[in-house]
Amino acid sequence: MIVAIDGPAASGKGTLARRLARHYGLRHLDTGLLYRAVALKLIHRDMLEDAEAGAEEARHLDPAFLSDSALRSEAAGAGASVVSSYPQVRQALLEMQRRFAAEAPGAVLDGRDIGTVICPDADAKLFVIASPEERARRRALELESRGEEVDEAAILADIRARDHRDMNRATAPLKAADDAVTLDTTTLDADAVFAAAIAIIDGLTGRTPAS
Ligand SMILES: Nc1ncnc2c1ncn2[C@@H]1O[C@H](COP(=O)(O)OP(=O)(O)O)[C@@H](O)[C@H]1O
Ligand SMILES: Nc1ccn([C@@H]2O[C@H](COP(=O)(O)OP(=O)(O)O)[C@@H](O)[C@H]2O)c(=O)n1
Repeated sequence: MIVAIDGPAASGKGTLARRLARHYGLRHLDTGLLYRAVALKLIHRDMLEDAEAGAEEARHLDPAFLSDSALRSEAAGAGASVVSSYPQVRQALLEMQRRFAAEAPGAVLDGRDIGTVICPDADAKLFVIASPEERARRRALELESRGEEVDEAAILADIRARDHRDMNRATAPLKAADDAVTLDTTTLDADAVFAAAIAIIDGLTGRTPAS
């Protein structure tokens, strides 16, 4: 089974995808980390504007680098939103994501274009959203819990800028696939989102819920 989870920044995709993967015994790929990794490599080389260098980095990504905590920084996220608009970078990362999805026993992938481009035949597609204010609140709490200094207004501005870039780029823009189910999590906690997602996926795939 392949489950595609897409949606804007800090909507709760990763949290949900991890829990779904555990529940269904599937592998999980946070595809945002791939773009973050490419961005960080380019930032270190002071070459964030160089699409060809980005594609080269994407082709030679070391999977071990994906667990580097530096990828979680706001700078890496903002950089990812820049390099993800380069078609060469998206192309270089496409096959790797498809291979990951195709391997047994199946996978949950979360990102921006999983249901539309990477896995258009996924068994279930969820489009996870929340208001920009709620997403900024969640991201602020997350950064605070990591001991980082937080300016929630700046986070909200970054989220809005990222939404705009992600939704308006020419290649694989952020949007719900025609057959995706939209899950608005603005007023739902993570447990409620998980329960709603299970009900949707079990319904779509004809599974009987585990007792
Ligand atoms: N439904 C929810 N309600 C409140 N906080 C949530 C919810 N889902 C996730 N979070 C928290 O919000 C932050 C962003 O979630 P995350 O899963 O990383 O989002 P994304 O992968 O979409 O960027 C994390 O700190 C996470 O613990
Ligand atoms: N499948 C994907 C995943 C991420 N991305 C880009 O990578 C950036 C960072 O993604 P992320 O999922 O790690 O970001 P958050 O939602 O966690 O903030 C996004 O803003 C997108 O521009 C993408 O274009 N396609």
